Amino acid sequence: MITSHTKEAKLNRSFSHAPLLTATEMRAAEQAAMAGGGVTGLDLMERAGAGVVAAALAEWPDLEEGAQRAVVLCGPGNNGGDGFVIARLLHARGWRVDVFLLGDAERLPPDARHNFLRWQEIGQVDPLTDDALDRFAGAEGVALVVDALFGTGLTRPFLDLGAVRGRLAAWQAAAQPRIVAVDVPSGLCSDSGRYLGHDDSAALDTAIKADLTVSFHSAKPGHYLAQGPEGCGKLVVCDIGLDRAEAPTWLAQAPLAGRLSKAGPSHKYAHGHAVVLSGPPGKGGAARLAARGALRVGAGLVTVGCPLRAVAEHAGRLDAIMVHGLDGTAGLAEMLEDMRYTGLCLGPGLGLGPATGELVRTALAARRGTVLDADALSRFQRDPAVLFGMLHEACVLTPHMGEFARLFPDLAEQLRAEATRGPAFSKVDACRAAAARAGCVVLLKGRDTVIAAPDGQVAIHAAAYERAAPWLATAGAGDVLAGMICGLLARGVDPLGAAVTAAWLHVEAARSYGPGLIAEDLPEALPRVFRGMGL
Ligand SMILES: NC(=O)C1=CN([C@@H]2O[C@H](COP(=O)(O)OP(=O)(O)OC[C@H]3O[C@@H](n4cnc5c(N)ncnc54)[C@H](OP(=O)(O)O)[C@@H]3O)[C@@H](O)[C@H]2O)[C@@H](O)CC1
Ligand SMILES: [K+]
Repeated sequence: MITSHTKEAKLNRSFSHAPLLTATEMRAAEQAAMAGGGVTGLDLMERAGAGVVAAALAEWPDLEEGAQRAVVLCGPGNNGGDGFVIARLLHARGWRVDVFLLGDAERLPPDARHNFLRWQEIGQVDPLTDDALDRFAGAEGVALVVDALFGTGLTRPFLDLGAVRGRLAAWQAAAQPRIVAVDVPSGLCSDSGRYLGHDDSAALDTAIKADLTVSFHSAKPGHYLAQGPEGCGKLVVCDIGLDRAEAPTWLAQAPLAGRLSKAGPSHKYAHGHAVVLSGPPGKGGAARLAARGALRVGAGLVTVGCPLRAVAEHAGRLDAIMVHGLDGTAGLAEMLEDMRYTGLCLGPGLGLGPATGELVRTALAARRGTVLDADALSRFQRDPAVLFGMLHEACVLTPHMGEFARLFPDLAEQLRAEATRGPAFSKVDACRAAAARAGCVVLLKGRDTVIAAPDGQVAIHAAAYERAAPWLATAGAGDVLAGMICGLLARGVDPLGAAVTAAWLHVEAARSYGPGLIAEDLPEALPRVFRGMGL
């Protein structure tokens, strides 16, 4: 676990962020608090239960009106313990509450057992069987179902509970009670956002999906990765009084405005000079998109470097962006002798031929901040070790999942394999291992973009919940992202900071533009995003 003050300070300079705790880290935070003597497990469970009730009532104010009816499904661990607290607190508000237990009450862990016994002083607990669920699946007037079956302790698929899932799904469709999940929707692995025992693509058809998920202390990676956001519905994190914990995995949030400001020296060279390499004539659109991204993100100057025969095409399409005809790799090497070129971007539309490999080699030898994307990655599919041998710490790789699989086939295979045990192998695990192997920052694109540095720091940047940006799934959007990272590198931002900041701005630009967005619009939406940040 990274706890070094220096590392946190470095992150703090780049962007705001919130730690995301794995199940193991969450348990450690709880143990540390209890060992400190200031709090007991029962205190934490009580706060957790109260937090769920408060969040549900805040989300659905109509639940405050009159006596309501709830069904609470409790599991065999402390997630179930939270469920017994919730049942008691709802009962205290005058609700009618039916409680079901999956598993053996004698084997509940101590705090959960304590709350089970307290509930038994109030009402009965029925075993969670198919019959019991059938009795409720069509029941009138159930306003709220509390899913407290499994939380961070999910170790294996609960296939025997297919019946629960099926009935909840039917229930959701028919009677439409609100479903609030305690910590995570049961079956979802809180480290990976994957439903254990399911094919990832079909999991959401059969899984427990919540309308609201209430987690404790800090969000978990699984709330943002893979199926997490769809499974959770909406996410609320409630404070249960634990100290802020350090963690190597973070949720990327808004970049610090000061970081992007152009206040200070007004000379254009003070903000760096980005170079985007382009492929042959007719294939230059991707490079132009990247170049526009680099310019709008604030690089002082941007040049498209292209084969001599592509100069006319680019010159006809570009104004503020310069065009530099290159005579092969020798031309690039010569150009890069000028140290005023501070950031490079290779890949978009570059082509998969041998020339691309040579351009990458030459660019990396110049040791500038360098983004490698698209063809610059795929070109090394046959022997990724050749690429890894040339990379340096100022590089950022920006693969989508397909390109990632070409460079890191073993990691992609692990991610593709069905998740059968919790905690499951996650996109964070895969990206962290890839960054360590490559020796540079790796940004693995997706709705759940994961950005890993070789020292183990990982930022998740999720276009989910209130930051969903479905219009971003459009041709060329990735080229603009690569260009934006390049522009920030050119401006002197560190590779991790550049990747995280660009990922955030990219989604924000898409959100600010909205429906109908195409890749060309992304750079043009940046000024509005910057104004919104107070720049
Ligand atoms: N940490 C904190 O600070 C706080 C934690 N809090 C709450 O505690 C929750 C974590 O509790 P937890 O560790 O007891 O785990 P939980 O998810 O209840 O399940 C474990 C049980 O399920 C079993 N089991 C697993 N998979 C199974 C399967 N497929 N099918 C059947 N059984 C299966 C597993 O069995 P085992 O693997 O041991 O054989 C074990 O018996 C957390 O999510 C939060 O809600 C709050 O109170 C606030 C403070
Ligand atoms: K749960």
